Order: sequence, then structure tokens, then C-alpha cells
Amino acid sequence: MTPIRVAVLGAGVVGTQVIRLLREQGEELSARVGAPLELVGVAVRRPHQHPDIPAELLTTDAAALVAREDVDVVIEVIGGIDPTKDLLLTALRRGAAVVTANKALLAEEGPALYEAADAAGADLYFEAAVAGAIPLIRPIRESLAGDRISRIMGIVNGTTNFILSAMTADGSSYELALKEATRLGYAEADPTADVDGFDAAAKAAILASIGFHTRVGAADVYREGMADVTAADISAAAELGCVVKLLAICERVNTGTGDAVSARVHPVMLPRAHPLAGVDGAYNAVYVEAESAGRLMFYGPGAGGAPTASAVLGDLVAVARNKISGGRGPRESAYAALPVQPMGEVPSRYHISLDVDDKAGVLAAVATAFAEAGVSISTVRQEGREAEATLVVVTHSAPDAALSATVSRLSELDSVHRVTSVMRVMGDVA
Ligand SMILES: NC(=O)c1ccc[n+]([C@@H]2O[C@H](COP(=O)([O-])OP(=O)(O)OC[C@H]3O[C@@H](n4cnc5c(N)ncnc54)[C@H](O)[C@@H]3O)[C@@H](O)[C@H]2O)c1
Ligand SMILES: N[C@@H](CCO)C(=O)O
Ligand code: NA
Repeated sequence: MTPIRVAVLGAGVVGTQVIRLLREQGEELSARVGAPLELVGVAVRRPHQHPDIPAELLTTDAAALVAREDVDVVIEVIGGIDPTKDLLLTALRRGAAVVTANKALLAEEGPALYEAADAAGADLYFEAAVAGAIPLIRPIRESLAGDRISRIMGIVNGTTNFILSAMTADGSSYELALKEATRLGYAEADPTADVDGFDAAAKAAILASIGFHTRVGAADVYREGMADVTAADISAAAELGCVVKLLAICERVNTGTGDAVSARVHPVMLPRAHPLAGVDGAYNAVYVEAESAGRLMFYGPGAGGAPTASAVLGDLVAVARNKISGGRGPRESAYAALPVQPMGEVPSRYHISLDVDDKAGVLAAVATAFAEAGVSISTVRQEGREAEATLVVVTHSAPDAALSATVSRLSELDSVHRVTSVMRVMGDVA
């Protein structure tokens, strides 16, 4: 049987594991495909750093590797937009199947890649790009293709979940936890992509696009990372019976004038009883709500070399099977062409902690700031400390713009010394 020839671009945390598994389990994988899988080249930057990979496979010329007519499948685990975009376009244009773990590239340049794939009848698979090992892309693109998805929400970044879990569990410092997440291979090459929410936003863009059959790019996703989450926020959450999680939330909404899509990434205070509150470390968990299926939850390792390689190899087997059968996997499905709802219109609930003067009229001034912005208060708690008091306010749901306007007004009041913590809350908090 003619072999399926595979090239791997990048041999870092994920690539090393992909190559190891391909070499260790090649026979088994070939049996599943129904044809031999042959690794024919690995593009790296510094060949001397890869003594475990046979020297004859190594090349520093990724462009020449993807252009080789005898390469049937290109696996891209380099990351970033440049040079990966050009490399994958070259591969797709000559009909090679592409398997990629690169969410940044898909969220920025997905349409260009799909277009090239369609023009050549080539496959574009990316299970590893969202939530690592967890089967999520295929369930959404294929298993749920007969349903109407209304919401996709969850923890999709392992690094920030690892850091927040460590800060919550034992008061670990942000810096130490980030260092450990990097050592364990969870973080992006530039970890600001994780902590500032870019990685989760790229994943949200991909999930919203495939879930709602529309195009949502990285720039359409409202993004707040976790870099500003402090120990004070985490203790404020604990006092409320909550934990802080960085969530990606994608919803199909009716704005009154028609359907739209909302995609956002920001920290949230979640009640401890919420199923996502117990998802710790580099684990990810994603809820998908669909009209007929109801609520589905996907849970598992969201980052790390071997778990991510598992998703890459699953895609490799799928595209290799398609090559043999002459079939194709799913194409882009963006017929719904939904507009993106601005964040200011998204209904939110806020938790706000303030240090204020402990004197007559202060509570009234604070309440007026909320009332003037049309924001209704759900609970207020006050703790006195000599001349100062801490006020903890939890609001009812209001448009996000009204809530952020209220926080600005509060900061300007003379009786408010400091706004110590502001965070969106989800679920029932007392
Ligand atoms: N690490 C994870 O847990 C994880 C999980 C899911 C997805 N991903 C994604 O997988 C991709 C790779 O991640 P990683 O953690 O393995 O990154 P990494 O930085 O460990 O590896 C990338 C490798 O690519 C090499 N490289 C860079 N430019 C190259 C070029 N022009 N030619 C050949 N090699 C080149 C680098 O030298 C590096 O060894 C990224 O898109 C990342 O977002 C990573
Ligand atoms: N840096 C990413 C890798 C998995 O996509 C994370 O921490 O989730
Ligand atoms: Na996945």
C-alpha cells in the first residue's frame, strides 16, 4: 500500500511528543489508517538540539519541506503567524492535508487557510488548537452538526488556570506559578499570550466560529486577561464562597434586532458549587449548550506536550484515512454571518469591593452612583475598621457599559478611598 508521508514543522514541547509517538506507535497508527505512515521530515531551527531525531529527517528549511510533492500531510507545531501562515498556505495549495495546534493562526487567518484548503480539496484539522487533548473541535464540527448550539463556555487556557489554582490553593505567587507552568510546557513561547488572555481569546474565536457557523476573529473577542487578578481579588472571592477563573464565553444572542454572537474572555468569580469551580491546574473544561442535546461538558488535560500530541495524532489518523478513502473532513461553515455584540451591551453582574470613609452619608453616595447608572444592587456588606470601612457590593445584571461607568463614578467619589476589587460574577452568590 502506498505510504502516507508526513512532515512535522517544529520540535518543541508538542512536536517532540508528536515525533516520539509517531516513532513508538507508528505500526499501530498505520494499522488504524490502513496504510503505512511514514515520517519524512522534521523542520527545526537548531538541528544539534535534537539528537533523538534521526539526522536525515532534520531540516532547517521548512519552506522546502512543505513544498515537497511527496509530503501528504503537514503537521504544524511551531506556533505564531509568521512563517506558519505561508508554510501552511503552500502545503494546502498543493493539496497536502494540514494538522495544526496553532490557535493564534486560526483565529487571525482562518478564512485564508480554509479558502486555500477548499480550492485544493485539502483537509484542515485543528483539534489540538483548543483545549489540548480534549475532543472538542470534532464534537462541535461533526457530532453536533445536526443541532443548534446556543452557548460554549469554559476554561480553555491551562497556564492561567494552573496559576489561579496555585494562587487560590496555597497563596502561591503569580510569578512562581507562571515559572512552574512554563517549566511544565503549558505556557506559550511568550507567556503574555496566556496571562493577557490572547490565547483564550483565540480559542474563543475558533469555538464561536465553528459553533455558530459564522466568522469570529481574534479581534472580535472582548479580552481581559488575569494579569490584574490580585491576592485581594482571590480573598474577596473566597469571602463570597467563590473562586476566580478565567472564562471564555461564546453565546448566540438575540439583540432585539436579530441574532448576534458574543465572545469574551475575562476573569469571573464563580460559586464553589459551580462545576467549573473545581477544574484545577492545567485542566480545561468546556460546556456546550445545544437546543436538542441540552448541556454537554468536556473535561480533560488542556495543555502539555503528550496530551496535545494525542489530539494531533488523532487528527493525523483522520486526515490519513480521508486521503485513502478519497474523502474530506468538514470545510468552513460560516453561512450564518452573525454580527458581533459589543461588550458594553452584554449583561453582567459585578462584585465591587471599596474602602470608604466610615461616616454618615457614604452609603447613600455609593448607592446613588449605582442608581445614576441604572444599576440595581443585589447585596451590600459593610465591615467597619476605625475611620474606614470596606463595602462589598454585588449587583444584579446590567449592561456591562453601565457597570464599568459605575466603577468609574465610584472611584471619583471623595468618600471612596480605593476600589480594591472589581470582578464579574456568575451564578448565585450571597
Ligand atoms: N504546549 C502546549 O501545551 C500546547 C497545547 C496546545 C497547543 N499548543 C500550540 O502548539 C504549538 C507549539 O507549541 P509548543 O508548546 O510546542 O511550542 P514550543 O515553543 O515548545 O515549540 C515550537 C518549536 O518550533 C520551533 N520553530 C520556530 N520557528 C521555526 C521554523 N521557522 N522552522 C522550524 N521550527 C521552528 C522552535 O524552535 C520550537 O522548538 C503552538 O501553536 C501552541 O500554541 C501548545
Ligand atoms: N498555552 C496554552 C497551551 C494549550 O493551548 C495553555 O496554557 O492552555
Ligand atoms: Na482539543
